[in-house]
Amino acid sequence: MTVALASLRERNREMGREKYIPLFETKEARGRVFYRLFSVTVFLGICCIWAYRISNIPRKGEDGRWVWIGLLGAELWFGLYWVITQAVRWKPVFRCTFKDRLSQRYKKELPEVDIFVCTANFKIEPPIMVINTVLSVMAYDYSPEKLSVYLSDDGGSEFTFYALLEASKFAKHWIPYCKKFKVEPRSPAVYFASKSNLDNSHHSEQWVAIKKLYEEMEDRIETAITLGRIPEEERFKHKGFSQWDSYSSRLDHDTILQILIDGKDPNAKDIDGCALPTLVYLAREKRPQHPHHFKAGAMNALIRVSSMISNGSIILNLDCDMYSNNSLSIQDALCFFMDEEKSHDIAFVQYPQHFENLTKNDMYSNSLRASFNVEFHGIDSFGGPLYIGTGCFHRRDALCGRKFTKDCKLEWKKDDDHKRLKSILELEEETKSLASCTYEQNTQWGKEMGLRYGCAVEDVITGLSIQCRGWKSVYFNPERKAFAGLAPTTLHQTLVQQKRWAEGDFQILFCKYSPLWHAHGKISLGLRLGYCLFCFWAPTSLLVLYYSIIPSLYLLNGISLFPQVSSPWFLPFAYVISTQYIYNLVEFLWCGGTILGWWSEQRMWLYKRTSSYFFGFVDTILKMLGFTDSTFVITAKFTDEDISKRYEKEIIEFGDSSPMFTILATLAMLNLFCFVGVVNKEIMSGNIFRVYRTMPLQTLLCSALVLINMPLYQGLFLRNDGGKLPGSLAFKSFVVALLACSSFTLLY
Ligand SMILES: O=c1ccn([C@@H]2O[C@H](COP(=O)(O)OP(=O)(O)O[C@H]3O[C@H](CO)[C@@H](O)[C@H](O)[C@H]3O)[C@@H](O)[C@H]2O)c(=O)[nH]1
Ligand SMILES: [Mn+2]
Repeated sequence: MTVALASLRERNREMGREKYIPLFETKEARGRVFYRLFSVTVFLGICCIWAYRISNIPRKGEDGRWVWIGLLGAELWFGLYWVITQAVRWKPVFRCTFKDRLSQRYKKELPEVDIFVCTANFKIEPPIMVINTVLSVMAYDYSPEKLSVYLSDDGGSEFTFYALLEASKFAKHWIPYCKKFKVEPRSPAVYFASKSNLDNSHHSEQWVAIKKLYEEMEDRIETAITLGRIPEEERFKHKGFSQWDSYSSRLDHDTILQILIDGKDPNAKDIDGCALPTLVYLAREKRPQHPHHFKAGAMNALIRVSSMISNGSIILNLDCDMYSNNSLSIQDALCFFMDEEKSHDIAFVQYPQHFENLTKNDMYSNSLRASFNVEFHGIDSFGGPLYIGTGCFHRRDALCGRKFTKDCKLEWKKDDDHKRLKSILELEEETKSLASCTYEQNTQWGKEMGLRYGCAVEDVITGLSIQCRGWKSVYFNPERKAFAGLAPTTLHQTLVQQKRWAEGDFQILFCKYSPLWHAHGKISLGLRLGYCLFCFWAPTSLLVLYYSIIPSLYLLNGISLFPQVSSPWFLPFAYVISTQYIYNLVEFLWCGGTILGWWSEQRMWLYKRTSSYFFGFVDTILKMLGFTDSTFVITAKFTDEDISKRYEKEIIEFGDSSPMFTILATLAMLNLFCFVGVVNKEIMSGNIFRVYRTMPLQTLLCSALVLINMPLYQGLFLRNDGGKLPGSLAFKSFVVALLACSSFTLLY
């Protein structure tokens, strides 16, 4: 009897041990039924609009046949694109993690994590910002023995190296300080800037001391940059600088590799005697005759170099402006990689991008609110979000091209002996060759291994190819933001960044994994639509241009292209337009935006499509025909004082003349002329409200375009600060728009 009982107890205990407790959970949003019903009614409305267009096409030989067909094309496209926006709103999912279970289950047996930070130009990306990012991740609440931080410097700048060298010394004070006082966030600049930290005064003495150390370091770095040279004694003290002896330019130099802190060295200790994370500086070899493939090339060099030094099985990729805002994010990410039942097919965990330099109404609409709070959650339910280049944890094997199979459990060395067999010098020398220009010749790097080359959004295309190899990804959007970075602060910068994205996403349509064709059968239909949401940006521009020119010109000439108020066809237009704008506004406010912010977003919606996406489209075509080459215009991470003052005040910064502004200004002028022309005509005829009845939608469209362009007219004619549009551009756009309007009126 007792024997039986004991064995029963034994069995229960065993079962208890075997009982699976998940490390993360995925929840579906509730109440979607109502949304779906609503969405069906809108779809019926869209079908009616299509029916109206098709059934009213002017016959052959009749006036306006082609214009009508153009509108039909635009409305078909907008309608189909709308279907895509619904797909990514159909079934949003939300993730949560159980970090305590992770630490209980694995205790000290967690995998090694390699963190890659990329920088490319010390003038555009100040070294002090770069090392703040580096310090914030070195101070992660994670065993330092298992943490390695790599900085890739595509600028190959001595100043960035010098800053990193300084950071490696400051880290010895900073990391123990962070751990002792549970500092958040762990970017020193951000931490010191938030004064509230002084409140609990029991450590105010240490606060003052560490702040002083930081400021002194900052001072040394800034002085070196202003003077344009590194202090002689520093140069003399550290052998790393000698690697610049053979350096001729940013685009022509040997590999520069320096292990600044070797975590495996028993002497590498912080001031409390605890181990430090490994810290490595890398400027891969550059030669003018070898393409360097921008960030993708840098990442691939880092993947190889790190495989010799630490070979962590998890890789975190960060842009140099994205500091860690939560010291426990690694544990969160690991919950997705280490769950016994659900993790084996997860290749990467993407966090949203969060920007800390946005103004209240986010006038350039940089926060990408809808994408990160709505669309990415929806895409996550179809197999996982896109990889967006920063704030993303990868499994090394998946990133290196491994195909998914059933036995792809994450593997890592559990008992690291913390010893190196080679001397650090030998290791550095051997590793250097992995970052040479010729290493990748005749290999699969950039094709099937690592990040993909030849696309302006190396990140998105790489994520897609990983998913096409059978892997899934996870979108994790926790309450406390894991990373915070910098968004562009002028209109031009935003438009240029958007152009790069539109161009890159459009290129993906023609690649080996095109979500339109080749991805069929490899990833779900929903995910393919999710990619199309972004890949269709560029071609959409043509139809938006059409829609913002043609109806206004026809309005000026008194030709109606839409149903009158009295027609029953007016209803579907009214229903679709009003519900979509109301829904859009509600969603925007729900995501934490303001009403003015929404209005700015409408403006940016138009500006991106009529300039960035259009140029992205044209450039992609030119590239495919072989006329131009790829470039990567880096987004500036700081601005001069005047500009940032206007930015704070939310005054749109135009500044330079640029072909993008020429288009925007010409469109704005054209609509203004049409609007003024019509109002003038109606006043003359003595019945100003007639046009609202006969051509309600064209009038609405034209006046909305004028209204949304108000800041642009100010920039053209009323402002005289440095952020206005140049006079020559005002003249050009005025003349072109006037010519367009008058020749259209005369010729028609
Ligand atoms: O030749 C280059 C060019 C850029 N970078 C780095 O790439 C990152 C992103 O550049 P940035 O100018 O800040 O571009 P963003 O538009 O802000 O970046 C978004 O879009 C890019 C793709 O277009 C992705 O690579 C980024 O990860 C993603 O955050 C920065 O850390 C750069 O230092 C390099 O390392 N080498
Ligand atoms: Mn950036």
